[in-house]
Amino acid sequence: MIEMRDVGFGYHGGAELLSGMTLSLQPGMFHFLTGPSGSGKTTLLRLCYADLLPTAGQMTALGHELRDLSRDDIAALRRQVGVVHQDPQFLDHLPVAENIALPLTVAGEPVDMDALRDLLNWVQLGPQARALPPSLSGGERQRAALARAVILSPDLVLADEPTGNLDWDMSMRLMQLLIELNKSGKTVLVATHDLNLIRATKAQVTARVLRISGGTLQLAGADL
Ligand SMILES: Nc1ncnc2c1ncn2[C@@H]1O[C@H](COP(=O)(O)OP(=O)(O)OP(=O)(O)O)[C@@H](O)[C@H]1O
Repeated sequence: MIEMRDVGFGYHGGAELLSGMTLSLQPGMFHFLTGPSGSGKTTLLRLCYADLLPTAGQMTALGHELRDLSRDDIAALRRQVGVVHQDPQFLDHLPVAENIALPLTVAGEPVDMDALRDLLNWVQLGPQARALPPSLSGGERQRAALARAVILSPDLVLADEPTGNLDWDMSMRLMQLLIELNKSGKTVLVATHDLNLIRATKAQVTARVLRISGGTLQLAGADL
């Protein structure tokens, strides 16, 4: 799925922020990525969807060797990876339903209206289908972002601090959706510094916890 061998990365050719990272994301598994603010969680997620390329080591994502990706490879990879950003952006003049369907429309693919309705209901946004994004609450924005991230049926779902701005109830509601996705066979990787969130999720699903510490990646102990 995602394989890293001795991967390093530094911004703008500078000193390595991340180094010597060896990682294998296991298909169908729920993973957390944790570490203090500024440790490189977002950077590592960006490597996973080839938004950044490693400056050292070897890395493959869903069978694509990141070193020699063509434009077509990048497009193919991005289709297989759904990303929920920390602060998701929408086209504010388009209703929520159209925003969620955007990956399909951009790809020139038809929108199955029944499937779109099901997806909206799954993220509990049925009543907000025609609303404009600025009217959504923080939790609703994250759930809309999740729906948009999975509309192309990716194999891997990455979420970057998806609960960072949410209260506990809203956070757990979002985590339930990620757990459901995982139980349906998707590989999930959630970056968070919230250890309570990790513990509450681990009570419901088997999850591996990866921790960035000192610029490299470690598997966290069973206490987490
Ligand atoms: N585009 C960039 N150019 C240069 N430095 C960057 C860039 N993006 C991030 N950094 C730096 O890289 C380091 C890691 O940032 P990153 O956002 O990956 O950390 P993080 O663990 O996700 O942090 P947080 O939990 O606060 O979101 C920080 O020092 C940050 O300032």
